[in-house]
Amino acid sequence: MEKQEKNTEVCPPVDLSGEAGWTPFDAPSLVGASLRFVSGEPDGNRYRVRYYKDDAEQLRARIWFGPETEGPPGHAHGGAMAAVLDEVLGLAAWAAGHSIVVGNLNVSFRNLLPLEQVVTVESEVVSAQGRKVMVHGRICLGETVFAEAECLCITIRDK
Ligand SMILES: CCCCC/C=C\C/C=C\C/C=C\C/C=C\CCCC(=O)SCCNC(=O)CCNC(=O)[C@H](O)C(C)(C)COP(=O)(O)OP(=O)(O)OC[C@H]1O[C@@H](n2cnc3c(N)ncnc32)[C@H](O)[C@@H]1OP(=O)(O)O
Repeated sequence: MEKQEKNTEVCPPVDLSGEAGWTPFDAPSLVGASLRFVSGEPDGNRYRVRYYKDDAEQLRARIWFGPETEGPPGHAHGGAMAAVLDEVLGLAAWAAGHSIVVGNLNVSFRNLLPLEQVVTVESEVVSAQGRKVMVHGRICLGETVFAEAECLCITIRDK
């Protein structure tokens, strides 16, 4: 069998700037530096991400799915999209003041997401009752929705 060459070239810089009315959001200062799976290589070939809050104080992310997130040829792996939704929607709950872990994440994949394209993740904290915080979100570009999710977050008990 022919051996596949691994492409080690680093992709060129991408524009992750936000929209009018968005302000940069410093995720590590809120939750520490542990969010490395999605955010850990800002110049690498996996994901590149930048966080914002919009004018309604909801968390937004601009994210680039690099070649190392590939699933179907030329497109993002579903698990790569789910990981992004796990991180962004969990972080949205933290940003709203809830100390949580994600208990349940329900993802619908709506359209194939082409690699090396900057897309937006929108989030909205829709309810908080007792220990349960529900966050909805989606990965989109304009009118096109690539994936949408409902995320049940559970506040962690004081140790
Ligand atoms: C323990 C680690 C702590 C880590 C956090 C510490 C510090 C964090 C600092 C910074 C955080 C950094 C980043 C945060 C931002 C994003 C993170 C990315 C998101 C993740 O990547 S995070 C990892 C993946 N995540 C897990 O690894 C969770 C594993 N899991 C558990 O840790 C437990 O499973 C837990 C805590 C979820 C519940 O356990 P528990 O014993 O505390 O509570 P209990 O089971 O009683 O549930 C209470 C009520 O929630 C309902 N409920 C629970 N689970 C449900 C489910 N799945 N579906 C429907 N309802 C559910 C029950 O039905 C009950 O409802 P009711 O009260 O009405 O009966």
